[in-house]
Amino acid sequence: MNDALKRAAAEKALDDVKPGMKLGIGTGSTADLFTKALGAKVRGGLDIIGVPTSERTRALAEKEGIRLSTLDELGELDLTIDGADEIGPGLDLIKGGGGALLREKIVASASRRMIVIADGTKVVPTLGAFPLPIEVVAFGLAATRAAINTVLRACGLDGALELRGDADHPFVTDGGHYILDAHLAKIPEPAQLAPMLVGIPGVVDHGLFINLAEKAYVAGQDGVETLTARA
Ligand SMILES: O=C[C@H](O)[C@H](O)[C@H](O)COP(=O)(O)O
Repeated sequence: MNDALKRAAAEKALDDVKPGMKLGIGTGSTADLFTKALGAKVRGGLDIIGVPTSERTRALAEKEGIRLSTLDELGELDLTIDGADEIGPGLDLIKGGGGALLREKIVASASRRMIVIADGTKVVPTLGAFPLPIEVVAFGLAATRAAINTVLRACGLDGALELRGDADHPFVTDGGHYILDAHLAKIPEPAQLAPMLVGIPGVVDHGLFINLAEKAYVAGQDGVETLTARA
């Protein structure tokens, strides 16, 4: 539906990719368009080395002929380019709609810079209309769910915690975990909630990306706008 806009944002981000870079490559439909555009550049002679944020992105990048490595081999990356489910004030993000939030956050955190690519529908005044993905270990799921509900209430939040997939066949992440999608409607203080969630035994990570993105390329009908974290 928004493919032309997603593509415009993805292609704009190519300007930030310089020869020799160690590059984190995101996951999702927008990141896929970036990966394909990057593949064309690589086949044209651009020399970069990438770290994929999911097995899905790994498969696509390999197909595109992009040279890949791992964080363990490369250490700090120069730049990560990734999509988002919501972009809020200060470029706080919700990510993980495709289930890749854990590797995405590890890769973005290990990068000097993160740039988000998105169409304009992703920009929101307050995060939370998109259900917040919370990655949890399978063991003790009921106890973890109860502890998450306690934290949500302590933050003045409420809403259903829905196991992604179904009870018989839950969605399983690349790390072998489950995802609980928290339907909160609004998260007015994401920086307050984020550390409380990761403090819960059984929670592996969550889709709130706080203070990670440096800028966002957001495509609308009038072109691609650049948002910065301090705007
Ligand atoms: O787990 C998936 C990622 O966080 C994606 O970057 C996010 O869901 C945005 O995906 P899309 O570009 O398909 O909207």
